[in-house]
Amino acid sequence: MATSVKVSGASETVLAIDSVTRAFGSRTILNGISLDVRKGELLGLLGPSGSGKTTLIKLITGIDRADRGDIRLFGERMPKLAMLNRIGYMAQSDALYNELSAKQNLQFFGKLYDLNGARLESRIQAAMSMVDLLNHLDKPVAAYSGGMKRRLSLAIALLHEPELLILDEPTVGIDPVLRLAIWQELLAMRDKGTTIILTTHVMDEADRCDRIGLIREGRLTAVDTPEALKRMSGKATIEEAFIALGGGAGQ
Ligand SMILES: Nc1ncnc2c1ncn2[C@@H]1O[C@H](COP(=O)(O)OP(=O)(O)OP(=O)(O)O)[C@@H](O)[C@H]1O
Repeated sequence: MATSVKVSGASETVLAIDSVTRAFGSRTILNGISLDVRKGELLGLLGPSGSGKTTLIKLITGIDRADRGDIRLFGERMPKLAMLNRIGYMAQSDALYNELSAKQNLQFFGKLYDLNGARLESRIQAAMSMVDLLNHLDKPVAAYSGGMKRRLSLAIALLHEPELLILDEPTVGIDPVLRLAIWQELLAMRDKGTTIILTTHVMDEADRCDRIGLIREGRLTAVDTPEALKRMSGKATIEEAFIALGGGAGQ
C-alpha cells in the first residue's frame, strides 16, 4: 500500500510534507510521512488512538520539529514563528484562562493576532455566533461545561480568520445538533478558500472531508477521497473501509 500520495493539479499547495519522521526516545512515532494539501481543501486525519495524528499536527503547526524530512507551509520551511498569524490551531486540550470571562479570553488571543477595536469586536461576535456562545460571552470560563470550552477554543482558533485551520478533534463533547451546525460553517469556510486539516474519530465527519489520510502506527497508509477509499477497500462505509485499510484498534 502507498505510504504517500501526492496531489497533482493547478491548485496552490498550502502544505507540503516530505518524508517526515519523528521519534521519542527509541520509539518511532511518525515514519516517512509525505502529503500535500491544497488551498481550500478539507483534509481529515483518521487513525487509531496513539497512531501519531496529534504528533503530526504539532509538526505542521511548528510546535514540534521533525527529526528528518521537510515540512513547508505556504512555501516556508517549518517551524517558523512568522507562520503563526496564518494558522488557527485548536489543540486537543483547551488552553483557556479559567479565571477570565470568555470575552476576555477572546480579547487576549485577538490581541496576540493584532486584532483591535471594532474589528476585534466584530470578529468576537462572528466567531462566538458560529459556536452558539454569544449568550455566554461574559461568563467566566471556569463556569463553562467541557463542551462549551471546546466551542470557545474553536472560536479562538477562528478569530483572526486564518488561511489554514488546524483542528485536533474539534467536535469532541459537542452535541449532534451543534456539531452539524459547526460542520456547515467549516464547509462554508472551506468553500471560501480556507484550508482545513482536522483529526477525528467520528466516521460521518470523516465522510464529509474532501480527502481522508489514514494513519496507522505512524505511517500514512492511504490518502484519498472518502468515495475512493470505499471503492478501493470494496466497503460501503468509511468505518468498514478504515478497518479494511488497516485502521483497526491501536494501542
Ligand atoms: N512528547 C512525547 N514524548 C513521548 N511520547 C510521546 C510524546 N508525544 C506523543 N507521544 C507518543 O506518541 C504516540 C502517538 O501519540 P499521538 O498523540 O500523536 O497519537 P494520536 O493519534 O493523536 O492519538 P489520539 O487519537 O488518542 O489523540 C503515543 O504513543 C504517545 O504516547
